[in-house]
Amino acid sequence: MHPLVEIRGLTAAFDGIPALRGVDLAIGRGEAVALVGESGCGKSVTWLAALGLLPGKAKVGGSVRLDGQEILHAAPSVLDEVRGGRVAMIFQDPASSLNPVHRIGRQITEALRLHRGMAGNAAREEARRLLDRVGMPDARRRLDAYPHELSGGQNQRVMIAMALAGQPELLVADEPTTALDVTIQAQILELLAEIRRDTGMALVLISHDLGVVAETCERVCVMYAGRIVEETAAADLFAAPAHPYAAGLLAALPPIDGPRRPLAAIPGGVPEPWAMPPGCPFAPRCPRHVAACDAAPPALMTVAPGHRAACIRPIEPAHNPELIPA
Ligand SMILES: Nc1ncnc2c1ncn2[C@@H]1O[C@H](COP(=O)(O)OP(=O)(O)OP(=O)(O)O)[C@@H](O)[C@H]1O
Repeated sequence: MHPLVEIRGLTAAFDGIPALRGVDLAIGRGEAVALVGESGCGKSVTWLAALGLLPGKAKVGGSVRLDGQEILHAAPSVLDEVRGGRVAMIFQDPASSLNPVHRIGRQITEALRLHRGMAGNAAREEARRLLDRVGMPDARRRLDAYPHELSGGQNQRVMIAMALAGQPELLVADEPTTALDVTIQAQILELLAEIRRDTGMALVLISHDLGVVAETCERVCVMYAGRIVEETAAADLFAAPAHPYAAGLLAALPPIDGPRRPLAAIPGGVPEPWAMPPGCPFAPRCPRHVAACDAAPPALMTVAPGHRAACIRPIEPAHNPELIPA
């Protein structure tokens, strides 16, 4: 059986400068997968490219299959059915995705008309049900509110309700909680997890924050400089990261309990897309760097069952202090 979404060799370039350099990623039905990495590594562009949402100047290549059907560069009629329908996307700043001059109810009923052919009272009743579903207090009255009359967290709930209007098989949530304060963040993540359990939809959570990911996702894909560099079960990544970049991201997390210690940061920054080193793009920052790392960019290789890393010197579990028995 096909995975729900299968992305292969996805590339994207802006004015000849590559932003994605061959992304391979598969999402199973009902699966929750996190896409993590520092700012600018290509997390958002991966999904914008996959769904044909990049501006015309972007040059996109590779393959994106939805349930076995190629959708990259598909006809507009096919993409219209996919976007907001089978695959929905929500973004960091709901205020910029909602139309400020239309009432919330109208925006949700419009999504219902487009994707489910609903109209009139049936659409309005379904919009109310969806607002209820996303935990909007006093949903019926809120149908008549404008986005500026709601809080950031409430607007994000509206965005989720609009995404659910198309009964998506996959929801891509791009930093959905970054603009929200911590308690609201936790509520929105719990809501996404709950909806996923109820509907069986798959979830891709794009985040630069590994802490956010741990609770919500089963599998994690770590991106660096336009490629996936590590892919494994979330629990495995936290217990035994194989790629030195993933290990660095984890070391930069503040401890959950115990005394605060200075954050271990990864020295340097992501290489500029026009100045990529010839070998591994992480080599200039890598504590495990050897001369062979500069030869060619490493491919994703299996380091343990279900665990892949693009590194010629992956960290072995035995070298991971967390796994050494006391
Ligand atoms: N419309 C665009 N025109 C030119 N370059 C772009 C455009 N959109 C994205 N890029 C470039 O593509 C690269 C990847 O950007 P992307 O937004 O996917 O990063 P990200 O990992 O999602 O980071 P962030 O967390 O900051 O959103 C960056 O170098 C960015 O500058």
